[in-house]
Amino acid sequence: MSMFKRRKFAVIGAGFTGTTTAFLLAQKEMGDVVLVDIPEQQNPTKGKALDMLEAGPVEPFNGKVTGTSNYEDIKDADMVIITAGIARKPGMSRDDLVNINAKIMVDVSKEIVRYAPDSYILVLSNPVDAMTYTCFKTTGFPKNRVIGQSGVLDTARFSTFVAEALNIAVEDVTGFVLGGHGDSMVPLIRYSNVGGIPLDHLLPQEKIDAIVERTRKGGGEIVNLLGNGSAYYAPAASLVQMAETIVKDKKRILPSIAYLEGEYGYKDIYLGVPTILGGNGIESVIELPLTADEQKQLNQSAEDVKKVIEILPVD
Ligand SMILES: NC(=O)c1ccc[n+]([C@@H]2O[C@H](COP(=O)([O-])OP(=O)(O)OC[C@H]3O[C@@H](n4cnc5c(N)ncnc54)[C@H](O)[C@@H]3O)[C@@H](O)[C@H]2O)c1
Ligand SMILES: O=C(O)C[C@H](O)C(=O)O
Repeated sequence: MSMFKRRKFAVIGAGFTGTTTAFLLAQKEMGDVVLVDIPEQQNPTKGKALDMLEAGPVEPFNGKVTGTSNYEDIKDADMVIITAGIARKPGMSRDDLVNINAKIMVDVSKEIVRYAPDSYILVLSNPVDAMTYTCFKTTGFPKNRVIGQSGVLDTARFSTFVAEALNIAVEDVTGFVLGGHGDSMVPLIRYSNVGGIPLDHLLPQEKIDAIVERTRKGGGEIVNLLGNGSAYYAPAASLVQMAETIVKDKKRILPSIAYLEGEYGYKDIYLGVPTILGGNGIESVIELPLTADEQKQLNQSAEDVKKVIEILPVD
């Protein structure tokens, strides 16, 4: 018996985002990974996991990667990442997925309570603000342990477009996106900079406006190009950045979908806000002063999330 144990990650949903996430976790030697999908997908899930494992000697990385449809295999996972559910197709909004995905989220959350009651949960399934709320209400876990992913991805898209427009390195761009993961999300230009230089010193307003609009519709741009599914490389990279920040207790300031109890004027809602992520999950929500116009945009985004939360099959 070793003194130190490898971490255990469970990735629920072995589709595009789940497998990409599992592979990144394995490549980074973050711990052992258990991929879970429905019984009808048991063999393909085992096959995907075995294929990843066999990349180990080449990359190289160590660590187990296994596939299963038996939730018992997630027993005592330190972190569970939920990507289970359907993805949208061209012409659909993320909210159109709510009825099917809410049922899946309730089922998955109950299994997590049963087998991994001490785990930290990252939620990706859409509509993600409402799905994170569903997971929180169903598990009854404390709010710091149920976290949704949207802002890391939305900010990454924003930063990609800014770096492209200025022909500069992506890591020098600090973007900032608040609110729900929908077309009314709020990219905050006042808090965005390139190498410490405010964005509006470097780009004309109409270019900034075009980048904001492209960021808001960034998910849809990929959906339209793919034709039958949605983005998975950048979403998986975003999940893994959040996972790494938590398990290494890095205490980075990253946007998370967090449960609000008065912050930014909202209660009993999950919404994208800047947070400190560390060994305790969401360690705090950072409240920033907003201008009247920014608050108005955030209110619109929060209203859009509330409308979806109101129709959820949870109390
Ligand atoms: N929050 C974000 O930023 C973000 C980004 C990308 C994708 N998403 C969302 O993530 C979800 C997954 O996307 P994808 O591209 O991986 O889809 P996908 O169709 O490739 O994979 C989903 C997988 O979930 C599985 N599944 C369904 N019910 C399950 C259950 N009860 N238990 C376990 N697995 C189950 C399916 O069999 C499938 O393999 C979608 O809802 C998508 O909209 C969110
Ligand atoms: O756009 C989608 O439906 C998937 C995801 O939320 C994304 O932003 O890529």
